[in-house]
Amino acid sequence: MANADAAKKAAGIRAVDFIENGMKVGLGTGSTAYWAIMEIGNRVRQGLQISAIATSVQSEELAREQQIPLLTFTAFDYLDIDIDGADEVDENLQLTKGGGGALLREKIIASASRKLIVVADEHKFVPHLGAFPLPVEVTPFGWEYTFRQLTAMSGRPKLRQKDGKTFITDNGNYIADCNFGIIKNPKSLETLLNAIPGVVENGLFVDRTNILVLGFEDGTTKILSK
Ligand SMILES: O=C[C@H](O)[C@H](O)[C@H](O)COP(=O)(O)O
Repeated sequence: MANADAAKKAAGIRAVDFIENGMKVGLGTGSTAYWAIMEIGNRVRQGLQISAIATSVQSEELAREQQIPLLTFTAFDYLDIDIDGADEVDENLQLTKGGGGALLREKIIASASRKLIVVADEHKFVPHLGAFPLPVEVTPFGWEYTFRQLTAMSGRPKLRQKDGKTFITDNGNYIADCNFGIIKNPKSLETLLNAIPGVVENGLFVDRTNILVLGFEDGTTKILSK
């Protein structure tokens, strides 16, 4: 296993220790959240009783394979805990997410959760957000106009492509990968972006993280909390 994978695996597995019997759990998306879902599956098969909702079609399929009981939004008012990855985490535990395009469902589920546990390898921990392009989910209708608004904000948007085609999110939208340089005020940028009519959501997760589980390449973990 590559060292970065060992760090992701360590973080994902460690985060599952925060889950207690009877909890309603949000399942994140990506290669770090993958390990948390696999570990939840192990513990469910050993008798842990939880129910869960996934932040992407991919994670939902994995949860089904792992025999994790799944919830729908009609079945709960809130979740106890959400375990999800991040593309960047700063010292105030503010996040950039959406490298895999799952940011909208991830933000809905983070917002529905009493506690957000972020799992990340050590390389994601940065002094300032902004080196990783900020994903912004936009409607296909009028996307060219929306991109002009993002350009006017100095966001230098690029339409995300995958396998030679425009990338489509689980919600049928496009992703603008933006470059705002160093993001000095994530809270204000998050609000300004969501005020553009064609923007559905953006990948800044501000003041949402309760606990960060950082994984290191030697397989150890460190817990940071707010
Ligand atoms: O859209 C994807 C999510 O926000 C992921 O949680 C994020 O990109 C981190 O993914 P990974 O753990 O694979 O680096």
